[in-house]
Amino acid sequence: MTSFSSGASLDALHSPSLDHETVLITRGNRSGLTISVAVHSTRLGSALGGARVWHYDSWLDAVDDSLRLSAGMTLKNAAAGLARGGGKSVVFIPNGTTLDAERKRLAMLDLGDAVESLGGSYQTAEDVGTSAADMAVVAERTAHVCGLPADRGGVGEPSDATAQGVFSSIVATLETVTGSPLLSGRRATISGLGQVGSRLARRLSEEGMSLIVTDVNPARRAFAEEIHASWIAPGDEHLFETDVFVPCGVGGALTHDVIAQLRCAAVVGAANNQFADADGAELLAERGILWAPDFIANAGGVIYLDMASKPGADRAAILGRVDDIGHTLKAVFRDAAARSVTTLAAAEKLAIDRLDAAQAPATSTEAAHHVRAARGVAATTGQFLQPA
Ligand SMILES: NC(=O)c1ccc[n+]([C@@H]2O[C@H](COP(=O)([O-])OP(=O)(O)OC[C@H]3O[C@@H](n4cnc5c(N)ncnc54)[C@H](O)[C@@H]3O)[C@@H](O)[C@H]2O)c1
Repeated sequence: MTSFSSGASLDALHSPSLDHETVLITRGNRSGLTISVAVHSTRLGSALGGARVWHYDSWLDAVDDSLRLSAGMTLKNAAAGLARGGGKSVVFIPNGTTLDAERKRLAMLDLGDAVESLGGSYQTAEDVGTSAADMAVVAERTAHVCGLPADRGGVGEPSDATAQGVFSSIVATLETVTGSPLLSGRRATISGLGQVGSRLARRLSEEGMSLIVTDVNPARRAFAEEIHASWIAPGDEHLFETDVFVPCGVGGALTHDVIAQLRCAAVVGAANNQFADADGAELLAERGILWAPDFIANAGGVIYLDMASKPGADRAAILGRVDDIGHTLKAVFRDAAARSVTTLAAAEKLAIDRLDAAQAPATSTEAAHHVRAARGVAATTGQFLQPA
């Protein structure tokens, strides 16, 4: 087991940042898989962020992903007003390797040990490639996990809340662009029909939007037909004229080429780390396309996990807080316009101001540098969270 703390040289690991508080890289002794648990910041509280099980070319890419994603969680949790720091864990599956159910279970036990070894500075949950059932396995080894199934006394998966927050973001963004919050008759293109994308697609369809959808998994075509959306093969979805482009797959979808070719008024999606390059936000702004910062728009899930895990959680209050994401976004859009900066810069400022307001050794300038440097770039049914 190898542990790196802030100040250790991560350059050798091709890290985008030296500013994480703790990075634990371990090879699980049951699964044999490399696991990276990155705690970017606990300035606002214990770190909260999901566990990703994903394929990469090398374990270094998986570590890089954990570093970027955990820094994004610092921004997300701060901007959402949560007393939570940023962390993330990634289980590396070598490309070409298939993880069967037994090895997945062993990997989750290994993850539980890794999380437990951090002594509560980081709490894990679901992310891409993991489910509430997986979190129940993690819970066999650590108490620092949330999002367990309801029949295990947990609060369940956060995707409903994430979809609800992205929906609220789409309404707020289109209202900013068009002056009207009405979705009926408008068009959306959704890339990625997984946990979040499918819930969102159903809801947008029910609201009368005309949808183009795609997924690298061809089996999702049946779902597209079920909600009367137009299915296209993945790869060219950004070439279609639409009101809002909605990335809901993995990160890095917004490459230079994609941004240059987009034919939409706005981009609002669930995917984390949507830009493939550091200048993505500037390029979108230059094209006059309004971008809803990912870590604001997709915060519904973490808001749900944080609030629902507390004793006496009030579902109506959680729902209200998730819906508030739309108001937060509008404030970000106003600030960006007033200061002639990108929406990314405005959203980062919102988060960094909250980090600065917390007791911390770092100065404002240092905090801004840490978060920006670490953020780097990438890599059911239609009813969402309902009041009881
Ligand atoms: N689940 C949550 O509550 C939550 C919260 C915050 C952020 N997010 C982010 O939202 C995104 C989606 O999360 P999810 O939980 O729905 O994941 P998921 O794994 O359930 O779904 C992702 C879907 O995207 C598809 N996909 C992957 N690459 C694609 C590509 N290049 N083009 C088209 N489709 C592609 C996959 O086949 C899958 O169907 C992820 O980036 C995740 O980090 C999710």
